[in-house]
Amino acid sequence: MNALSAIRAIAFDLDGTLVDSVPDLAVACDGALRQLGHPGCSEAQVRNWVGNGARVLMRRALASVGIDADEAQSDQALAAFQHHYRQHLSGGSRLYPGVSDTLACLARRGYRMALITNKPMEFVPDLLKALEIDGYFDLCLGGDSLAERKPSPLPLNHVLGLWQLAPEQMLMVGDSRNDIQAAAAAGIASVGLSYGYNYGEDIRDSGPTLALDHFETLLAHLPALNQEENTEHE
Ligand SMILES: O=C(O)COP(=O)(O)O
Ligand SMILES: [Mg+2]
Repeated sequence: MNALSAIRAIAFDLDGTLVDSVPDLAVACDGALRQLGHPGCSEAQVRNWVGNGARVLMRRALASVGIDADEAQSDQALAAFQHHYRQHLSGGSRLYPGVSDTLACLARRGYRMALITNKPMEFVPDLLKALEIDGYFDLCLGGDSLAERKPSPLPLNHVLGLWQLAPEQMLMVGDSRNDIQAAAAAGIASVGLSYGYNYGEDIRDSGPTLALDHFETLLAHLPALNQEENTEHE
């Protein structure tokens, strides 16, 4: 039997799963470091620092210039990052191949969809709008929306409770060990995508229910839930 046959709802990660956002994150991180009087950073470095939200991103950036940031330094670096990211939110960010069509198809097939990202929530609506995928998600949670973020299961449990779903009815789709660990802790299945940002590690090492190399391959594992879509292509 298909391991995902009971799935009715899907929670998607954002950075590294739906969108290659590192070009803009890197501009903002580089700008923040320089504003604070440090040498800048490269896109390749930022690719390995993404995953635990903007504050941790800037802590890793400061560590790269030899600073073990205290709370005040982290606050200052976060504010500088936010300032720069507001101005470079989407210009260099691109959806990965097949994302838009696949989301549209999953919506037609009757899946309920949520977005669960560690990105600060203030940036999420505008980025989704710029990428023209803002219409697909019934619920969006950012890294600062609840008391805990991924790898905590709290955001997933929040959606399960809100939508009155059993764990086997929900799927987490992400690119990072934080997504896979959050899913495992919530007792739900996960798909790990291999092309995103995972600290330079293979997503298969985190033990997702399923590992995929291309976003659109999801469609082969998630059949239509509704009669119309089942008969549409007969
Ligand atoms: O902003 C981050 O650090 C990661 O964001 P994500 O959870 O959408 O991958
Ligand atoms: Mg991600």
